[in-house]
Amino acid sequence: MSASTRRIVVETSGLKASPLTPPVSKSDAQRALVLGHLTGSWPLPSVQAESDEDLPADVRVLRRGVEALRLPAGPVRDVDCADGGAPFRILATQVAVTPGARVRLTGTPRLGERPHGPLFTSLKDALGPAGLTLTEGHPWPVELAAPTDTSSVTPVFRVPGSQSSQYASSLLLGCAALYLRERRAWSVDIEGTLTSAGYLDLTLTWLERFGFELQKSASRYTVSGYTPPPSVPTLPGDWSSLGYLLLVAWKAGGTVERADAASAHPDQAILRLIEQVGLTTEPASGAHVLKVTGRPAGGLRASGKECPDLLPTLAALACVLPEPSTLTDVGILRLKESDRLEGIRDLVTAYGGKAELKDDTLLLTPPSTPPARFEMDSRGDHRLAMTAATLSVLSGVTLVLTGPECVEKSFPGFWRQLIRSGVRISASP
Ligand SMILES: O=C(O)C1=C[C@@H](OP(=O)(O)O)[C@@H](O)[C@H](O)C1
Ligand SMILES: C=C(OP(=O)(O)O)C(=O)O
Repeated sequence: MSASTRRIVVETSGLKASPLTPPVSKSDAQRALVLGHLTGSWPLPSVQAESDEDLPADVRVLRRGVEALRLPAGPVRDVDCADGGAPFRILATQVAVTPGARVRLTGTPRLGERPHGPLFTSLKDALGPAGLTLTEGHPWPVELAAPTDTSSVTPVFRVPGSQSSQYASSLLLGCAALYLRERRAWSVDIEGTLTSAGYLDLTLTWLERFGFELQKSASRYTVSGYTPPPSVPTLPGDWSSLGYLLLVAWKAGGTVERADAASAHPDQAILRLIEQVGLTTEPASGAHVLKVTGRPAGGLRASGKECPDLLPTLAALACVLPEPSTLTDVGILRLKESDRLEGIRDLVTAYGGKAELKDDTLLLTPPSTPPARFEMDSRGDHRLAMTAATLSVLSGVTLVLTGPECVEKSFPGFWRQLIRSGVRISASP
C-alpha cells in the first residue's frame, strides 16, 4: 500500500490541446553529475539551469551525495537516498572510490528491501584488500569507509548482470574516478546476461561525452583514457516522462517538447512502440517538438529487458487498444520502487481488463466495456501513479488515486502538466 493516504480524483472529460514539457532526464542527470564532479565541472551548468521545483527528487539526492563527497575529509557524513535506486547504487561506489571518505547512506524501507548485495560484494572484493569497509544495517544505514590508496589492488570489478544494470553502471563510473586518480585502466567484468542493457549503454555514452576512452572485449568494459571534451555536455528531456506525455498529447491533440532524438535513453523506444500500434509521431513546429496522430490498429509487444520503466505506461496504452498486448521479460518489474508487476496487474484489473502472467510474460486484454470509474493505490511508486493517470486520460474514465505525491521522484511537475491539458484534479471526499 502507499505510505500516503492522500486521495485525489482525476477527471479527464475537458481535455484541451497544449504543449507539454517533461523534466530533465534523471538517468542522464545522475551520470552527468558524477562525471561533472570528477572532471571539474561542478556545479554542473545544465542541472543548475533547471528550476528547483522541476528537478526530480532522485537528481537532488545524487547532487547531495556528491556534495558530501566534495567536503574536506572529516566526520562521517549522512546522505539520505530516499527512494532512489540508481542514486543509492551510484553513490555507494563513488564513496568507496573517494580517498578517505566516510559516509552513512540511508533510504526508505522499500529501497532497503531492493537488492544491492552483488554490488557490495563486488566493491568489497576489489577494494577490501586496500582497506574499504562496508557495513550494512537492517537494512539501514549502509556505512562505507573508503581506503586512501587503491593503487596496489587488481583494477577489476566483477559483478553479475541479471538483477540490475545499475551495479555495472555504478562500477563503471567508479572506474572513471579511479582512472583519473591512478592513471591506470580499470575494468568491470559482467557475469551472465545483462538486464536493462540500454542503461549501461547510456552510462558508456556519458563517459564518452565527458572525454573518457572505453574499451570493450567480451563481457569486460574498461576505462582506459581521458581527454577533456571541448565543452561540458548538456542534458536532454526525460524519455520515460515523455512516454506519459506523448499519450496525453495524442488524446488531447497537443504537442510534447524536449523530445530530443539524440538522447541515448532506452525509453526512446516509446516512439517505435507508438508506431507499432498504428499511431504516427511527427515533428511539430519548434526544435524537439512532436505530436502524435492516428487511430490504434492492434496490440503491442514490448520487453522489460529493453525498456523496463516504460512497461507500466505501455500497460495503460494496452487497456485502450483494439487487440491484446504482450509484455515479455517482466520479472525485473518486481524489483522496482514497488512490485510493479503486481501493480500493473492490479491496474489492468481495476480498469476491467485481464492481466495473465505466464512464465515471464504478461498478456494484457482490454475490457470489452470500460468501467464507470476506477481506483488505484500508487503504493508510493511514481510510475504507477503516472500510469494510472495516463489511463484515465486515454480512456476518459475518472480515476480515484491514493498517494499521488510520489511523482516527485522523477517528474515533480507531472500534475501541473496534466492540468495544462485540461485534466481536473481535486481532493477525493
Ligand atoms: O541506470 C539507471 O538509471 C536505471 C536503470 C534501470 O534499472 P535496472 O537496471 O535495475 O533495471 C531503470 O529501471 C531505472 O529506472 C534507471
Ligand atoms: C526503477 C526506477 O528507478 P531507480 O531504480 O533508480 O529507483 C524508476 O525510476 O522507474
